[in-house]
Amino acid sequence: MATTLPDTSLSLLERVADPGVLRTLPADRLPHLADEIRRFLVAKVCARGGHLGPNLGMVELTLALHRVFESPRDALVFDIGHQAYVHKLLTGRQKGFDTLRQPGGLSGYPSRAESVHDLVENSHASTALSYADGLAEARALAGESDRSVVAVIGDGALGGGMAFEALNNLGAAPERPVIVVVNDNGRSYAPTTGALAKHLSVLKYGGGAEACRNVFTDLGFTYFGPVDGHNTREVESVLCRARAMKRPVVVHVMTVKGKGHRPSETDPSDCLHAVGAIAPDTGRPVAKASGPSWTSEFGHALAEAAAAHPKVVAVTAGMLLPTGLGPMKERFPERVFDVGIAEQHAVTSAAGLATGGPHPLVAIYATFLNRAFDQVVMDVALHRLPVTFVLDRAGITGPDGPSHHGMWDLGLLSMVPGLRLAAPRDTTRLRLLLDEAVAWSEGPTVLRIPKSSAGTPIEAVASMDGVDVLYRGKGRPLDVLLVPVGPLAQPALEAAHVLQTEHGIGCTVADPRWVLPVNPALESLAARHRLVVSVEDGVVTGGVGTALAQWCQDRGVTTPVHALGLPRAFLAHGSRPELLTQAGLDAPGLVRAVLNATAHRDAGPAVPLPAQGSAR
Ligand SMILES: Cc1ncc(C[n+]2csc(CCOP(=O)(O)OP(=O)(O)O)c2C)c(N)n1
Ligand SMILES: CC(=O)[C@@H](O)[C@H](O)COP(=O)(O)O
Ligand SMILES: [Mg+2]
Repeated sequence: MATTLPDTSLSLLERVADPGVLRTLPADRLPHLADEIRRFLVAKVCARGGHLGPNLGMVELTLALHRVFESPRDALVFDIGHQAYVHKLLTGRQKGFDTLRQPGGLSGYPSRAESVHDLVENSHASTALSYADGLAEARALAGESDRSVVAVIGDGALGGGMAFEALNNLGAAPERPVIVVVNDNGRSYAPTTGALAKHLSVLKYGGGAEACRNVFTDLGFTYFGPVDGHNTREVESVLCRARAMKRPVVVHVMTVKGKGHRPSETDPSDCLHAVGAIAPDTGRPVAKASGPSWTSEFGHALAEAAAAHPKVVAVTAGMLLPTGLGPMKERFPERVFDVGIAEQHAVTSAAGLATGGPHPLVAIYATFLNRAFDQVVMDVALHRLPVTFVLDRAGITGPDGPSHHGMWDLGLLSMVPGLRLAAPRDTTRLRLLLDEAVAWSEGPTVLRIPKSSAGTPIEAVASMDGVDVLYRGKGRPLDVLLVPVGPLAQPALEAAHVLQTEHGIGCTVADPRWVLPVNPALESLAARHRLVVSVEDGVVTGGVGTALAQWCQDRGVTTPVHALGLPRAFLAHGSRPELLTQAGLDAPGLVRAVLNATAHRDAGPAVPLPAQGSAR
């Protein structure tokens, strides 16, 4: 490992090729290095997108971490990991930084495949302290307690339940010298909320442990703080003291989200937390959006639904604006509850709300509902409570990679008794289904929407008991029944057209809208076709297609069901369209799948569909 500064023709940052070199840098060069890193981050992230605000706040803190601790011998665990860009720059990934979050490029989060310095790839919040506790236990068992374990967690993530569970264990183990660095910038997306945020603020302004109650010392930690997180030497000195304690320590570091970049520092909604390509001087998006997003369409629809249904209230887990609750918050502020990054609490408090009379709507990213699955099953569904979940970012999301794709909800929720799940194919159906969901009082309902622009309405040509027939092939219309879930209706229609015109295969495209449990009307439709092909933007294992196959099998419908969806795999980051294409879920992929499935099948005589009903 290099330990001296190489070629002076390079910039200082380029010369800091690895943490060993950084540790030899004279302290008086650190401000210059920090400045170079900030300029590098602004240039690169503004050009291609990423987490700008969080990483600008982490520059000096990360420099200090890598100067005091010797990664990878010492462990640095970043919570969520969206704030680990500086860590990446200091561990040999400056050259590849232009590929950040690009297909085949650097991940936007730590990645074990990229570096021995990276430990936690999961971007779900509040896990770092638990990882650290386990790692410290492993070090103790190996007789290596002299190898430091450091968890870096934001003040937002610190409010998550797992973090408290870990604090409870870490504080009770004086022999396990875990160092918890709280990066307190006063924000999650929005300013942090709740009693913990208030307590951190008292510690921040109340003069540290000496002057007031301190939850960390009460739990058994040594507390150092508040520390100026933009003074590398001060942070270094405190981290050295923390390491020397050889016991559980909390280091409370004060930083500014977006530090050094005025558009980030002053952005009212989220300090340019996560951006696409933006103009560096204004922070405004470079490209014009291709149309309203599903999220914004949902937000407006919800405000209207809330006006029509006074019992409707909304719950968010620290992501009010990203889940589209802005319009409802504006119109009905007293009916919107933000519980912080606490999905399990969000779901069960919604169960409490429903028990007390309101109809709660929990707005949450599909991937983050994983964390509250037990709460959905046991606190909501077991009691048949009328809670509506709107899962944003359902299906492939794209640049945030494997722990952000919302690909598990269909498989998980297909098992929940009494739960009904709808997937709107367009915003017209979104409004209709949202109204149906908030009017349903017999148990939980779920709507799932993707991370994409909302597209144009797709009208039905017929309707049968809640199933919208979107396309009826000519000639032999009963070869294939295509059952797309939600917005995949569009590629399904394109595929049906190609199959008809280029291959003479007649397809019916049917959208059940409520996709779980299986709509019984699909049974008679399936019986009238030679093959059923379901298409879902979710893991195919246990999803809608397998539920439909099971339904047909249980009722003696012998039409084979070919379920298309995402593989039971962790999918790398990329662009949503590209990843859907790779999964074969675009029109050409569907055509190929149908041709392969029908290649050996005898296409017998067609049986006419029942007379057309009214389209919705
Ligand atoms: C379980 C979970 N819920 C929500 C999110 C979305 N999310 C990503 S970063 C973030 C804010 C984190 O705030 P903080 O921990 O204070 O870090 P900062 O961005 O301020 O550095 C949220 C809510 C997540 N990653 N994981
Ligand atoms: C790290 C994290 O969980 C979020 O910041 C996420 O990157 C945001 O995703 P969207 O851009 O889809 O809102
Ligand atoms: Mg924060």
